Amino acid sequence: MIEVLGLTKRYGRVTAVDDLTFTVRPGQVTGFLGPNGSGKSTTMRVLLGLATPTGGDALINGRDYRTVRRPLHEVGALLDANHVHGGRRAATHLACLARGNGIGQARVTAVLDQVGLADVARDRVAGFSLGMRQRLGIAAALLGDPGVLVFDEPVNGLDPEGVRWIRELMRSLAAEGRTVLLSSHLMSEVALTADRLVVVGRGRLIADTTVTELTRRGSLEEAYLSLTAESVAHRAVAPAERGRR
Ligand SMILES: Nc1ncnc2c1ncn2[C@@H]1O[C@H](COP(=O)(O)OP(=O)(O)OP(=O)(O)O)[C@@H](O)[C@H]1O
Repeated sequence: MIEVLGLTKRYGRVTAVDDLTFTVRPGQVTGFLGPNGSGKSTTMRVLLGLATPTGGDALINGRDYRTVRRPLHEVGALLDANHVHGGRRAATHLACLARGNGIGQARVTAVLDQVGLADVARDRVAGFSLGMRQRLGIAAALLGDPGVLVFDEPVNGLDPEGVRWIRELMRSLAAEGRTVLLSSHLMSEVALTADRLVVVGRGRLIADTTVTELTRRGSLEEAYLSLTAESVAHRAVAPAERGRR
């Protein structure tokens, strides 16, 4: 379970997250939605101990990440697929992570198989496409067989087969009773993948609901756009409007 409790994070004068509270429960995929700059990545970074909160808490199974004894066994995360050093081979990258966390080589082989990278396990990451890097990041997240999974834009760069694979993976991880938090801007994909939705705007909670509830009257995209209309920080001028200027 993930609990975000009155979380605030400021960077100088910018309030990235503003007194945010929500819970992500096991057995479901929870979509984490919001316009660019609304504080999703910051919330995930605090949750994973990569940023210190200004106020409030972000807890994994009731604990602050920094006090979790075996982090990879508690929570797996994909935040930035380009984070891996390009000179590393995929298998070596995972083997290093595994060794540091008391995980055996058999598990490295298993997750490489699971994400479809077994054939390129000995290749250097520098030659990987974005989609392959996403798969490698997901393999790293799964390495410790954690009960909580956090994915920031996991379908970025994936081809249609990869997008479907991610969708089925998320659904199966939730069906196994895991807690899955998934941020994405692809509403059609979220509608197919998530059960619940947490929507934020300008660092604040806008909605904490189910996909079924939000799509009662139309598409998720329509519902989302109307919910977040006031929270969009960077809006382009529409072509018709531009002509009138
Ligand atoms: N390290 C940082 N230093 C200063 N400001 C930051 C930092 N990280 C995030 N911010 C600011 O905090 C706000 C929230 O950013 P964040 O990346 O969390 O949003 P997001 O919802 O993940 O956006 P996106 O959908 O574009 O990824 C933005 O105004 C951003 O510029």
